[in-house]
Amino acid sequence: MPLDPEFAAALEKYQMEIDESVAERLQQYVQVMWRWNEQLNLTRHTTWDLFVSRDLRDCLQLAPLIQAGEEVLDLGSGNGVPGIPLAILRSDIEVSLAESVAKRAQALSEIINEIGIPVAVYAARGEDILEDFRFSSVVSRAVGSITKFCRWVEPHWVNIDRLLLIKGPKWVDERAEARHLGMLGNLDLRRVAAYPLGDDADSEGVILQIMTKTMANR
Ligand SMILES: C[S@@+](CC[C@H](N)C(=O)[O-])C[C@H]1O[C@@H](n2cnc3c(N)ncnc32)[C@H](O)[C@@H]1O
Repeated sequence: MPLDPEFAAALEKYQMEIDESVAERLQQYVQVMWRWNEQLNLTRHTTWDLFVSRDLRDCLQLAPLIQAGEEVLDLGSGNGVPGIPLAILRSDIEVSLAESVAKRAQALSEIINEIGIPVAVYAARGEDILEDFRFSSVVSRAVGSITKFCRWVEPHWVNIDRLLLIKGPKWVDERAEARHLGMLGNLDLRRVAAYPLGDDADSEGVILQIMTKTMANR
């Protein structure tokens, strides 16, 4: 399927070079997801410009941080970001999605079936899944504060190597709150990516890596 000219123009505008076959798969995901968005509230990013400058940009920053063979859980997947684009960009990793709202989880399963990628969907709260399954990386965007994630994950560090959280500029306040509440005492938090968001040169996106100090010192 040829690329929608608006998608191609947005990729060029934001200087993202992506293999044609990967771009076609991404386009298919977005088109199917936008169709579901008419019934369910999945995303407000309903133009190619917004998809590329916000969603795809985050996923392209996240993708190189994952190592080949990793088992990754996208916690609070909603519309599928970052999990689905990540699975499309990186066929050498295993991606699962956790979504607690049943209708959204069902839509995610249908989207995945339609585009034909091997991604598992759990219609459940991510922190509950971590009781029974192991993932090397838990990735997430726009689901909860650093404090919330630390609380969710605290009983399950044995089942996760690290969290990779995609955050906007408020991450500094969130880190201060988590520190104030003593949530980061045994944890190592690092900013592993920083990049401009959208057209606004002053607005920065970041990816935070959080792991236990024991794991960080290995
Ligand atoms: C604001 S949306 C973000 C969706 C997507 N990650 C993004 O960045 O566009 C948050 C989603 O996380 C889901 N959610 C919230 N807490 C969750 C949890 N503990 N486990 C699984 N899903 C959760 C919500 O139902 C919602 O669909």
